[in-house]
Amino acid sequence: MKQCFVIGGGGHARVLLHGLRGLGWQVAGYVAQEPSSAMPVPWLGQDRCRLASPEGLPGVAFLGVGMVTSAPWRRSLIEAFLAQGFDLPPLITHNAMVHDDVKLGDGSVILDGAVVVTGSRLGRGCLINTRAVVDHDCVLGDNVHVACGATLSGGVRLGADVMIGTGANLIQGVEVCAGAVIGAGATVVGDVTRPGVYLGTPARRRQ
Ligand SMILES: CC(=O)SCCNC(=O)CCNC(=O)[C@H](O)C(C)(C)COP(=O)(O)OP(=O)(O)OC[C@H]1O[C@@H](n2cnc3c(N)ncnc32)[C@H](O)[C@@H]1OP(=O)(O)O
Repeated sequence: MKQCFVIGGGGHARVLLHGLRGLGWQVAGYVAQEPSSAMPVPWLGQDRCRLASPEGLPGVAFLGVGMVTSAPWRRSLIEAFLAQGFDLPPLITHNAMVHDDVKLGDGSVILDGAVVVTGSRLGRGCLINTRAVVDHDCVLGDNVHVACGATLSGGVRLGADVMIGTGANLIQGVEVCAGAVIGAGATVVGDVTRPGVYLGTPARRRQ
């Protein structure tokens, strides 16, 4: 049986456990700052400590750390595990739909009900959450989160560390710069060229 461990011990890590079981992975446990009584698998130690002494960990890890705002630190976490020699394959859960020519970077996760459409390219550590849509020819930098039910129309481009909130919508072809946060329910109808928090319909930068 394929053995792996999960990085992270919060709600997103538990979601990942379901996805991994559905795909036949045996999860040895998780690494996180501290143990969590909600996790049904063993705590294998603190993430940074286990990076320094990785003996006994399976060679394959999945990134189970969520993000609710722009979180560049998450990118360095991925890079640290890769640099230590762990394999962080992308994860597509059983009920997600990803067209076969889509490119996914290490550590990216596509959750149940999400759809990622032909021609799209996602960087490392992207999270396409439950029922989100990334339509054709989108380009996502590293460490982008498209939260539950959000929609990227065709040809959208997102820089690194972008957060797209739950239920937000981006029309075709818009570009969002690195580090921007699009609030839940916002509608983006033009390029976002300055980092910041964007809210409403049409989305405007919060002062
Ligand atoms: C499986 C999962 O759970 S994945 C997680 C998914 N999570 C998300 O999508 C979260 C997205 N985050 C948001 O939308 C957040 O509200 C943010 C980032 C836009 C703003 O967060 P904060 O900076 O903490 O703002 P805060 O909650 O203090 O609100 C400040 C003001 O903005 C308003 N506001 C907050 N979010 C929004 C929004 N999405 N749209 C419109 N107004 C908003 C608040 O009502 C408040 O208004 P007030 O000053 O008139 O009372």
